[in-house]
Amino acid sequence: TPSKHWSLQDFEIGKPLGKGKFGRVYLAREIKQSGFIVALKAIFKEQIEKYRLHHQLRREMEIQTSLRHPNVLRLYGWFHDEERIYLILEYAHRGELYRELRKTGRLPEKQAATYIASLTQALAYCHEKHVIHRDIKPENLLLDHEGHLKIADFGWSVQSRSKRHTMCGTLDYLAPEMVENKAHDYAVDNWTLGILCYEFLYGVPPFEAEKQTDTFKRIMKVDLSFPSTPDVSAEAKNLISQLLVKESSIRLSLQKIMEHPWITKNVDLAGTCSK
Ligand SMILES: Cc1cc(Nc2nc(/C=C/c3ccccc3)nc3cc(N4CCN(C)CC4)ccc23)n[nH]1
Repeated sequence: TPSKHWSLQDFEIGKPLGKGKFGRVYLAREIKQSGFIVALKAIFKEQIEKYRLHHQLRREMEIQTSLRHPNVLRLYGWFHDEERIYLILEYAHRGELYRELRKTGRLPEKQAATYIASLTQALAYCHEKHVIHRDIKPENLLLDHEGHLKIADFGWSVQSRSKRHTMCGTLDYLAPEMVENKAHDYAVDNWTLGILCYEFLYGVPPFEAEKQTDTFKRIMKVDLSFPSTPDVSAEAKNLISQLLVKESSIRLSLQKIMEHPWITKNVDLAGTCSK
């Protein structure tokens, strides 16, 4: 409830779930009223001050609080004490998608298509709210108790009405216009859907290289090739090829992704929790 003023006393802190750059995320239970399980992200104020990230953190909080979509992790509220700011986040019971990806190596086409459809629907929702995520990568994707995908960590997202210029994230998922530090817009998220689709099916991102400079060159050249194994369907390769296009204006739109044969043929609609 937005009006309520939360404090640490309202929560029983459980196991640490993970350690981010600026603090830790803990399993927690709200003990005063609901017994509700949440994820509590504790961020050190001195880290925010040191890296001058107040505006970015404030933007992440405003954006994520305002977004309501089944595939976007909820931010229920926040509070602070002397040294830390706490974000009260939705708890995704099955953890990080990339751990599932590392465990299985790669995903069956139906599972990959279901995740891409969920991501596309979540991004369409974000884009109509003028939000570009810009940092969609497996580390930022969580799975809820039903295996539904949740986009987390809006740390790098921006409220965009004009073109953006800020550099961010690891290179593997960045569109050419971002790695070239050029003006970029919503279409960067479409590019990233192509990267993720490739990684879900082959187990590695398409432009992976030993050195970052080589990844940079491969992205700029759109040096895309499909290994002969695993044997991936022609439709999947067709969708990826229509997203990993250098000219951002001709990348397949989110609407067209939802209508693509690989999606319509493979998506298990129950898996996309589309209401
Ligand atoms: C914000 C949030 C996290 C979250 N849930 C989970 N986060 C993280 C790892 C989180 C993390 C955080 C910061 C940096 C790195 C990792 N790991 C998790 C691991 C989980 N399990 C339970 C299921 N097991 C199969 C694997 C381990 C469950 C939920 C997890 N819900 N909401």
